[in-house]
Amino acid sequence: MAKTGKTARVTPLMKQYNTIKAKYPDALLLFRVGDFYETFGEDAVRASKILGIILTHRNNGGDQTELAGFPHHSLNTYLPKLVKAGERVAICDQLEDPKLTKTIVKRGVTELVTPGVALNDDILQATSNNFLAALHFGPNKLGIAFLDVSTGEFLTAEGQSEQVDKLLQNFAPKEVLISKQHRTDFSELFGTSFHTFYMEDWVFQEDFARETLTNHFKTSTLKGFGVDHLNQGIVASGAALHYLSETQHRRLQHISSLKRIAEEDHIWMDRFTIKNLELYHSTNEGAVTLLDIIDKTRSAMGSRMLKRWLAFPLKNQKKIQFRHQAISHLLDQDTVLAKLQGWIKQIGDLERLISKVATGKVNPRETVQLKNSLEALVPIKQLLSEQQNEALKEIASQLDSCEPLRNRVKEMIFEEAPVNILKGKTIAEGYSSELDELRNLAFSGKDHLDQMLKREMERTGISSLKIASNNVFGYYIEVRNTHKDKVPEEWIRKQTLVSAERYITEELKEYETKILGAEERILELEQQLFAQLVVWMQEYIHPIQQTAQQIARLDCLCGFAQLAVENGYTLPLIDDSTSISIENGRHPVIEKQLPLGKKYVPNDVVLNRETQQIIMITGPNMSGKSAILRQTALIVLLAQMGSFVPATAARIGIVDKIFTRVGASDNISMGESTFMVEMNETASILNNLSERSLILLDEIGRGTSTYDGISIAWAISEYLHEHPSKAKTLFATHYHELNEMAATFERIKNFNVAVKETKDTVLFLRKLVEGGSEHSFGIHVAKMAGMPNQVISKANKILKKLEQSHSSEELTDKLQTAQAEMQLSFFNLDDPLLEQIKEEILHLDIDTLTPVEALMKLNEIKRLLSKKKKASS
Ligand SMILES: Nc1ncnc2c1ncn2[C@@H]1O[C@H](COP(=O)(O)OP(=O)(O)OP(=O)(O)O)[C@@H](O)[C@H]1O
Repeated sequence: MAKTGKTARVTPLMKQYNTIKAKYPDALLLFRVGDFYETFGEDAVRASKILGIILTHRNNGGDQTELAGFPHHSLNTYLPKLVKAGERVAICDQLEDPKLTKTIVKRGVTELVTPGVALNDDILQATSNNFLAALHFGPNKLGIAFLDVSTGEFLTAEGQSEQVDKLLQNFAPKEVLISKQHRTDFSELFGTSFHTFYMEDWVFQEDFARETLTNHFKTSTLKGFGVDHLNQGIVASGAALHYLSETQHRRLQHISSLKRIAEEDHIWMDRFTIKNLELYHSTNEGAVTLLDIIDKTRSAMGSRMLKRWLAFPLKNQKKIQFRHQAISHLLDQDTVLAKLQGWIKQIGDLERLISKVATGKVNPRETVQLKNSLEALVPIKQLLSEQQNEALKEIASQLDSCEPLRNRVKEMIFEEAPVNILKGKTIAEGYSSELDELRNLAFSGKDHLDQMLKREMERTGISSLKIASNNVFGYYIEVRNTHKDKVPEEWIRKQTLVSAERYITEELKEYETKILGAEERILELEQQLFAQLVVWMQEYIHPIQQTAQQIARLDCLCGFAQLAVENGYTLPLIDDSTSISIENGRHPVIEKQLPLGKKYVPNDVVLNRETQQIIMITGPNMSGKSAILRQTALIVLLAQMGSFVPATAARIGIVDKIFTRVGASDNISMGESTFMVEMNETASILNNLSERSLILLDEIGRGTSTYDGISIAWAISEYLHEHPSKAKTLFATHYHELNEMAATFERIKNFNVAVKETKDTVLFLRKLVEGGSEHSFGIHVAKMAGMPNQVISKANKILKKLEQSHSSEELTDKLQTAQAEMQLSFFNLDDPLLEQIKEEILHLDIDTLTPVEALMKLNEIKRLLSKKKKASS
């Protein structure tokens, strides 16, 4: 805030503000004053900018302070805007009734809303989790925790930065907590795209974390959760939970367990692979992702679960087949599928509704929603239990429609209950006799007054009496002047009009106070009864959470069935072999994007460890090489997620890791040369191979000169071929020189994406056929892209010349000679630079060096030498 001025002149209100603000220096403080939330100083400047509200100035102890505020009832409109803009918002409320205090009203922060800790529907996205992550840098491992306070999910894992990186990608946390001392480590490892918050270092201590967790779960150890051995994960989890209490979230019964993320049960994909395959994000804004295509879920819970299924495809054959069988069954019983989807659509977000019950933030209308959602489960459970399918029966057995809860809500809450309890009409009639009487009094006043009027008319004999009310006198009896003399003595005259007089009576006065009191009492009683209901409902947190999970699962399975029908997907066969065989496979995303009238050309792909381990795919630019690579990975992924696949038939031997690398991928932000990045990425694959890995290499080696590129691509392919894992690989390349490898290496096979060449153009057939290709057609593509003719014909001439002077044999010869020459001249020279190179080589540990690392080293040496050459010439 602006200068606070001399403290002596600061008003008591501002003094209170300053004390509270000092406790939340990094939050934007919304300070409740009367009916307004006010912001001051810097906070006001930011709030007015984000919310578009007026910024004013006020005198604060002699200094000017900025001020901006909004009415308290608009909190739900303004709060999400602040949080979405990345602000941490501290809500400071009046903690006592201003009417009941003579001094300054007590205030305190009741909630700190941050991007990772939000329960407000306007901040949350229905179909995505809102994870808070905490990351702990352990001595030799990282520990990570993910916590969604809106659903109660709490997960942890440990690993090296690669694993954590992948998890951060998958869970996409809205906020990441890190200890202050590791501020820079985090951005160095994981970039700057995450919203981070730095906590005091002491929070990240094992003892403290264990205590925080066991206190919360009310257990003596963490053994029951199967996470006891994850020391680093526990530290991270403790920090996440501690952050919730720091942000004033104390009612957290719905966070009832801490689960380990069992990565070994799922296909391993690293960050590059998730990105390259465009599973749920695309580098091109607005582009369609796999998730967009396959998400046919009808509920927010299902949609959130599908994201999880996509991030963690299964490796367990039985579990996969369980899903496949359920889908097959649903496809056979299409009326069952339609009914289930219809009912699922009617179910609200059970997970988030019950979390609101736990945190005490549920409103009356939401309790009715919860009841109606549970009611929709009844026919689902019935229908599922009648099905001859194990998976569906299992889901049925775990659905609990919580009858007592439904009955109680039905009995207690009006079907049309309001969002805001203060609007009244929440508690149903017949539930509380006291409430009914009060309501009678307050709302059936007309009858009461009519009776009183009748009585008074009979008593006084005045036939034209009238009872009415106004703001000044409240209720009164009006007597026309003609009957003035019949007015009883005890009536008190309040007003004289031209032709009438108005009186009040003792009975009328009493009645009035009773009505006013009744209205107040009704609100009080409604709040009290509702609060009791919410506490009572907390018994149902666990069954509702479990039911929500099962509905999400069912929703995903129904979605997959619909996906299969709509797009002609078929059931893949899953076995424990190490082969993959796909007939007429299609790319699930590209096939939906083709212009009208164009049909996707399906392709067969067979890969195995015995005869066809590496497929070298050559073909011109734009011919469809990348599409074949990616569709193979996507078909495997879909199959192991439990979905049907875009192919006429597919047999998939369980895959445990998928790696994809795209050459020359742009990674300038990391500050490394493109080529280095490409090599680093590739090196990490070569160090992690397994017999069940599927590797896709797209134009690896493109990021450097032709000679380097071919050498590296060759060396990598050779390494993969010779590696004991015999990992299945698809290698798309421009370098038709690589086709020569098939002659020497028995499990490398050449294929090309067929094109039809006419005199001056190329027709893409998009068909993968056996055999290599002669040249790379790049110039044809340039022509198609509209390059001027002049440029094209010049390029053609240069190409011819180059082809004459660089035949493949010549190229190989040259590489060999170059290497031999380098070795010779190398050790004869005695120069500081060469000395440095010599030292480096002597210190290399050949036993641990991978071929790619060796090539990288060679490349580095070559660079140094060429620098040297330039300098001397
Ligand atoms: N099988 C197919 N059927 C129909 N269209 C296809 C098929 N495969 C690819 N395409 C279309 O061709 C375009 C180019 O395909 P792709 O990116 O796979 O080519 P590429 O050979 O990898 O090209 P480059 O070498 O330039 O990366 C795709 O975006 C798609 O529109």
